[in-house]
Amino acid sequence: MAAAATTEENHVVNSGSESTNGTAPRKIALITGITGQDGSYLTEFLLQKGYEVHGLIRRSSNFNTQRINHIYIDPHNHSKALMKLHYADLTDASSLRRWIDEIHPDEVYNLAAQSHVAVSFEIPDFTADVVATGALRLLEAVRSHIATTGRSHIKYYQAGSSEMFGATPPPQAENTPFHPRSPYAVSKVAAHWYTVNYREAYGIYACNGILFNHESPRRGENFVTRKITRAVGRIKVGLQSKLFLGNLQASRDWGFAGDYVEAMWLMLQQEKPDDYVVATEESHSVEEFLKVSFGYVGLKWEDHVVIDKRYFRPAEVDNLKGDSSKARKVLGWKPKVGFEQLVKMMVDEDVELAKREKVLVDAVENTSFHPRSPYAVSKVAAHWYTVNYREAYGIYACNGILFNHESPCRGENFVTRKITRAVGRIKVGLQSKLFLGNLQASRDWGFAGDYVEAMWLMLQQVKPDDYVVATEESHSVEEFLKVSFGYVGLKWEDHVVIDKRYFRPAEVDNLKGDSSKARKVLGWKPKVGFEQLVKMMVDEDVDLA
Ligand SMILES: Nc1nc2c(ncn2[C@@H]2O[C@H](COP(=O)(O)OP(=O)(O)O[C@H]3O[C@H](CO)[C@@H](O)[C@H](O)[C@@H]3O)[C@@H](O)[C@H]2O)c(=O)[nH]1
Repeated sequence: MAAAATTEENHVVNSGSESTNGTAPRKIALITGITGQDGSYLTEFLLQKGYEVHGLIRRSSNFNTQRINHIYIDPHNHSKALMKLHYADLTDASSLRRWIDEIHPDEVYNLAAQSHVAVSFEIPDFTADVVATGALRLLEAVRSHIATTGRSHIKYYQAGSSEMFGATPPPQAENTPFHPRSPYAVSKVAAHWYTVNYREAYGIYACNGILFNHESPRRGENFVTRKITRAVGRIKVGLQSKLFLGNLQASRDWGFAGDYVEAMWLMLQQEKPDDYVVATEESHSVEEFLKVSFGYVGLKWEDHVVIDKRYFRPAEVDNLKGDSSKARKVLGWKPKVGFEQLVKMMVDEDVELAKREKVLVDAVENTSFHPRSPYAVSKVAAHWYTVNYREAYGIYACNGILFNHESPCRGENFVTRKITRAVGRIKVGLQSKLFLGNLQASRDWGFAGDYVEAMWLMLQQVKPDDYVVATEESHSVEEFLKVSFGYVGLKWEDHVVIDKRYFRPAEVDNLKGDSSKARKVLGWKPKVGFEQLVKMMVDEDVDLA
């Protein structure tokens, strides 16, 4: 697997334009939104053209560099690492100015956005701050950089959107009036005019690319095309049966994102800055997309699609179809991938992805049982009764295969609580010895409070199923002793006495769950880690003691 792209210790080399062959200096591009679909294709495109590419990325608690991990090379490898990442944010003007001053880009591509139209109705202020004011902040950073350095050759690309045309009927060209229909689209109109204004007011080389919808296998999964092709793949391999969608009559001019990034670059290679519509000039409804994608793998979309009002928008854009004759004429650009080819490319990738998911799910489900106590044998029986009633009577019945889950409410004769109760009592002088059995047994210990959420989630799914719930970490009883005694400044070896009575006739040596199915399907994950759990229990038991 590719190493996760990171900006740690990623110091920018500002001499920048070192040439490859000692002749032309390397051009430097700066991209906001580099981790998105367009950012990843544009980076590949520019690297191929010999650019050094700098990307601004947002700090996020989740990894957000999946689309560019395959291009990432450790910055310590100076000659090969031509893509560099830096933390910044369109809502933080100082970070934008700082990186422009440090990187000295020749071209700046503003692709970052809160780009989901429906979501913009739910977070309108944030959308305006990032999409509209964010573009203004970046333009202002470019303007003041030029004013202080005199680097007036710097070029700026603004990612505009066909959503700006909104309610205006097709075909839509550069001179078609805007009638935006969402906070997202209104913000894009503002960004468009800021760009024109900075071009006219300060003579900055600034272009608006008015791109119609552009899709790919890298499209986010909550945009309608990818939502559909992901579902087609999962339905095909039996991982899903229903797909919930909103308005199927909306029509869009859908092209391939890989084609569209070339148009962005071409705009910045012209003599004069200008604005361009980029589109395939064909429009298809969501229903047509469904027909082609389901039909391609031999399925009927009508058997799977359920209309859900939640996905309808407060104000819809009914029909978008671009007139890109100016881009075709002036830039010499045209799309290479047609509608059917695009749909098939996305379905092919998503069927493969679903097959890989299936292997994972099967591996988890197929771990065979080998119970080692009457209790465990009885649990196996209960498991199969549940499966049997589900299969025989169609009852919505689920098995939660929960790994050990502990808390301050745990019974005092389970090993974790037995230990933390003893730690508390030893600490305050009420006890001196703790008698235990096998210290080498390892368990996957989570927090019970987290696990009950998984139980509930299982019953909220479309179909009943069985799920492993686990932290995916295993620790021995001895490790539990170390952490719990150590936490209050005690040495466990001074207190623990091994007592043969606590050994079991047949031991389960090691349990460590693979809960990837629950994480993927239920969206569940544990919140409390091992050390945090131990400390929580010890804290309570010291107080109790
Ligand atoms: N997302 C989504 N859309 C649905 C669904 N069901 C129907 N649709 C309809 O499918 C159409 C396309 O929706 P999206 O794929 O979310 O894209 P978009 O709203 O057209 O916006 C995209 O294209 C713009 C360019 O015109 C971009 O500017 C924007 O950022 C985004 O990429 C809309 O009319 C929407 O109502 C659904 O379940 N989810």
